Amino acid sequence: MAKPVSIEVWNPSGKYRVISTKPMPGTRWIRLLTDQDCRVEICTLKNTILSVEDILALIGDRCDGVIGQLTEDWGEVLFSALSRAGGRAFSNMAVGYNNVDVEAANKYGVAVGNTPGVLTETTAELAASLSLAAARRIVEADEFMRAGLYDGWLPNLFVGNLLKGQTVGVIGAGRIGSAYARMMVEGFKMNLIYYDLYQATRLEKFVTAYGQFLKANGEQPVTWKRASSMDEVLQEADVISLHPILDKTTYHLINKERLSNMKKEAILINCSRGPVVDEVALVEHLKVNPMFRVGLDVFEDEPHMKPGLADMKNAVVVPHIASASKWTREGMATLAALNVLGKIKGYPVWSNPNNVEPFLNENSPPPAASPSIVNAKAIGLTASKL
Ligand SMILES: NC(=O)C1=CN([C@@H]2O[C@H](COP(=O)(O)OP(=O)(O)OC[C@H]3O[C@@H](n4cnc5c(N)ncnc54)[C@H](O)[C@@H]3O)[C@@H](O)[C@H]2O)C=CC1
Ligand SMILES: O=C(O)C(=O)CO
Repeated sequence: MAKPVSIEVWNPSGKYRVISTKPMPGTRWIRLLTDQDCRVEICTLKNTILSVEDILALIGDRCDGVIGQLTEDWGEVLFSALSRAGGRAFSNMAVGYNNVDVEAANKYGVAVGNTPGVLTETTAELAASLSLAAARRIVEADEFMRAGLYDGWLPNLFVGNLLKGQTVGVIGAGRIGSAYARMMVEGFKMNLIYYDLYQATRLEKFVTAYGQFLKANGEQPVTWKRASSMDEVLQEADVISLHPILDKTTYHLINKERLSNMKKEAILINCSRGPVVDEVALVEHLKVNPMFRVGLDVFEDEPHMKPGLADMKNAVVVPHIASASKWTREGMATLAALNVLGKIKGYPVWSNPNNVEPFLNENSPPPAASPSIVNAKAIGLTASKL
């Protein structure tokens, strides 16, 4: 078993042993735990992705709770080890929890926390940034400048796509998808088409009201449409952004056939999870359709890219940084710590995980509740009455 070589300890005499598998931004999350009698151990191993063996060694013989990362494989082995060590609390420092086997956690009565809400706008802003970068060929143009190739303005230099009046397509109009849609509709006066299993009523109302505002001011109103199939979105939209969760229903949602249904000059953005897109098919599509552009924050085999992707000029690629604003990352750490603390202290679960603001206010103590536990019902946790 690999031995963790490097641990930072806070409040060594604390009663509850809480492990964070990575250093996380800010110090509030540490303070919130140590103030409540937790001994906090932060793994400072240099390897970016911890193996199951690394984490087993961290858990050891006694552990009350773990804050983990989306890069880790939280399944039967780790949950049984945590349970043997007396722990019943785990939280991902992420909203997505496709790296967690929730059934296995249920089996051992371990609560699984996640961090919704605090990263909605930050992630949507990165999706909007990638949309613009792809539409206006910003990365290609930047490389051109740095290479000293610019020798004067030309009518045909780096001509891209105008967004105004075009159609933005959103697949998965939940928290992040809806925030992105609003940015693109309001910011660039794009029309919206979306596909989700559920109706996005608030989003529809927003676009309707904004359309009325534009009309009243003598401008072309924006419109919205809820598509009855994903293919309708792919065929009609000029910019398509993917925001569903990753599960069996969304694995390779975008494949060779679906790519071929999209417009030849469309832009595809993925800030959800890599396996939502068949990346091999995407590379082939980019090769034969030079006007098709893509903006990717996530990859099928992270941290690797499929062969050929790095050579594609029509791809903008960034290393899974969509939630990487200081406020959001500190907030994610706080929510993850409070999920673990809440379970350890026997607090109820916050009744509305979409409203996590009360936990993020630095000037007042957080509510005595776990902000978001995804398997609360399955393991019989009660909901907060607050
Ligand atoms: N790149 C990054 O750094 C980040 C990525 N994410 C990813 O974004 C995902 C979404 O996050 P939220 O918006 O907060 O979650 P959410 O639960 O509010 O939204 C997900 C939406 O996807 C829809 N959906 C589920 N299955 C679908 C299907 N088969 N077809 C169409 N729609 C489907 C759901 O109905 C829901 O409206 C996370 O699960 C995570 O994987 C989240 C934050 C940052
Ligand atoms: O929260 C998530 O799901 C991420 O991907 C990282 O912010």
